[in-house]
Amino acid sequence: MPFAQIVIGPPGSGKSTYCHGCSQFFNAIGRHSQIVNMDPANDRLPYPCAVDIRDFITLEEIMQEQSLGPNGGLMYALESLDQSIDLFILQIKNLVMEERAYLVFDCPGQVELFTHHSALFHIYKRLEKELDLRFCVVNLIDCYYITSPSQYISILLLALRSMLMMDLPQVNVFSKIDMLKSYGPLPFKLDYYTDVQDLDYLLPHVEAEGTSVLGKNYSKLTATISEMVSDFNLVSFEVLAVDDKESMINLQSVVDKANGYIFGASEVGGDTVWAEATREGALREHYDIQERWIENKETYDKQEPERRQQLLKEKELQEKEVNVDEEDDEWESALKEWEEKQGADYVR
Ligand SMILES: Nc1nc2c(ncn2[C@@H]2O[C@H](COP(=O)(O)OP(=O)(O)OP(=O)(O)O)[C@@H](O)[C@H]2O)c(=O)[nH]1
Repeated sequence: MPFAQIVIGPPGSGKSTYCHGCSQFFNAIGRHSQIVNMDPANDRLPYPCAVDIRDFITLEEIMQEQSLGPNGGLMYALESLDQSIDLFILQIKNLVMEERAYLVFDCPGQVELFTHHSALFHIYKRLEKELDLRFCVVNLIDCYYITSPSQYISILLLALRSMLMMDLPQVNVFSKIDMLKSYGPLPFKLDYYTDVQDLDYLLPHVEAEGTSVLGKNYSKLTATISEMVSDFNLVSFEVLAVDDKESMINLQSVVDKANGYIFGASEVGGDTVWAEATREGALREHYDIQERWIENKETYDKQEPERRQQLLKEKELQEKEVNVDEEDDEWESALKEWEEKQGADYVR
């Protein structure tokens, strides 16, 4: 059974960097993966790409032929892919059936594609139906939006809308979390924002922001949106700094649960050790995001390798019961290799 991630998010939220990071990470843990570029405008891919939508259609051509601007051109390009969709699906089929690859789809940043435009949605639904692909949407949002209460509420609405529209398991992620501390103090702990706790506490901060000429009406609108998001009770967030192993491990274990990968795909992906550790819940221990990214960020940044050793020792003790000690060594050396590689490859 094939599995995949669909990586979405506003422009600049870190999608391509994340896809590149995924490819390196999966290599390190022994999972055979391939990346598919779904952005007809993206001609500078930082990762090796197995299937490129630009082989079927490019934004430049469409803009020229149809005299459209970049956004209209992109919508038109994805709609007109219908004509060559069979060939595109065949290429994806080869990856999942012949190569047995785990797929990562890097999508364009235009949010309307995930809130109300149906072109990409139809392509994924077809892949789901014809290839039995199990998807998880990974929705990256720049953590900068946490710093403004009104923008935070807007991105909650955006995340909720894409969850409802895509109709697939979705993991929302605050990306570039390593930058958050540098934006200044927050009125609440980081968990408040990731767990989307009682939004009523945030409303006085929205009023204090006073960014809108709409005044009281704006506050009322924000309060109504907050209430609606809370009523659905669907949105929450993980955090990610793409060159931080712990946050990558944490995120991938959440995604593996969301698309069902951990429930039986390890023999296909070739990463039995990882899947076993995720199933046991061994990888999500000791991860206090407030401490890691705000309170003691510098200490963690400096002492990361030592801390990791300590965590591994603790994990080893816990896992004596499940008897995966030998596999741990294998997993740890693969992670070390990945760590060495990422220093050279990641760009902040
Ligand atoms: N500090 C930090 N920077 C990051 C991280 N992830 C991505 N970036 C930077 O964010 C910028 C945008 O990243 P991209 O991967 O190009 O973002 P994108 O979402 O693919 O952008 P579009 O293709 O324009 O939609 C780049 O300069 C990345 O180096 C991260 O975890 N931490």
